[in-house]
Amino acid sequence: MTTSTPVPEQHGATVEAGAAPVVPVGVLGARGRMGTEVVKAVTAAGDLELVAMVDAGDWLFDVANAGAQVVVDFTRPDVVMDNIRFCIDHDIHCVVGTTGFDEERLATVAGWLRAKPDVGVVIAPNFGIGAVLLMRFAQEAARFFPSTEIVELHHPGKVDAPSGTAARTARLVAAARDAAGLPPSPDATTDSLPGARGADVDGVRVHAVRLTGLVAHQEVLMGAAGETLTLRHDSYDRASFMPGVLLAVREVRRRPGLTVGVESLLDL
Ligand SMILES: NC(=O)C1=CN([C@@H]2O[C@H](COP(=O)(O)OP(=O)(O)OC[C@H]3O[C@@H](n4cnc5c(N)ncnc54)[C@H](OP(=O)(O)O)[C@@H]3O)[C@@H](O)[C@H]2O)C=CC1
Ligand SMILES: O=C(O)C1=N[C@H](C(=O)O)C[C@H](O)C1
Repeated sequence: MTTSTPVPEQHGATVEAGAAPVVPVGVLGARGRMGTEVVKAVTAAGDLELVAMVDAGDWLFDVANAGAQVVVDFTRPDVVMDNIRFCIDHDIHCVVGTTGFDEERLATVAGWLRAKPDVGVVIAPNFGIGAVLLMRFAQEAARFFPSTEIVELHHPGKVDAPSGTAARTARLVAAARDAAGLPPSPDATTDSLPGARGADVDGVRVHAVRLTGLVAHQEVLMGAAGETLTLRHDSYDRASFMPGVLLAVREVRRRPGLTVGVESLLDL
């Protein structure tokens, strides 16, 4: 039973007696496009407390000194591995939205975690619920269509291409196609300019558009004789990622080891 008597809590916050203690959270990449949004969302959440904001040039030890139990990382593919290593070494759980994770990187993180069996790391290329559902729907549909290609469209400030979401979607679709015994998507191209047919991710073509005015969008195009199926997801605002980020922040301490994607957190 909860009472209305306030009791002192760490980091200056107070909680109602009997209520779960607030979770101290640090944000890496805190001044970036996503970091700014995460700082707002954590600040607004009654069960979380923002204790550290770290950006390029700041001291990473601030998150440990501030007592963060969970760190959220939205930085850059070239620095994220060092950040995760630091957090695991300091027994801090991690929620990672930064892209650039292939199987080799994921295996490296899993290896670090073996030495810290109580620490949890969630790495998700996309925290948007609609984007996660699109990936699942594409996986389900893939076996019915001889052809699949992916188009991802983003704001021009994005440094990586193709997007982490598109790369993961392509890998999932490719695995579903393989499992169904489908041959490669038909393609007679013998003469093309470099890049015209997009990147090849496990045999699935992925095309990247960078356009002022866009935020984050993806289309999965599937074709069979006489019909096509187009699955499309649009993030018009970075607020769309916040329910997934907050869910992962709340869940990560209960999920030791490496969790890839938020599907399992959503019971998908
Ligand atoms: N999983 C998901 O749902 C989503 C993932 N993303 C991914 O998140 C990442 C960040 O995206 P976005 O916010 O748009 O990028 P931004 O460039 O806007 O933000 C990244 C921030 O991290 C800072 N930074 C660089 N190095 C460090 C470091 N060592 N420690 C702490 N901060 C550092 C950058 O500083 P500086 O600019 O000075 O380098 C910048 O302020 C990308 O990989 C993107 O693809 C984006 C949206 C959703
Ligand atoms: O950089 C972005 O903006 C985004 N990055 C992620 C990705 O690369 O998949 C997620 C989303 O597409 C927005």
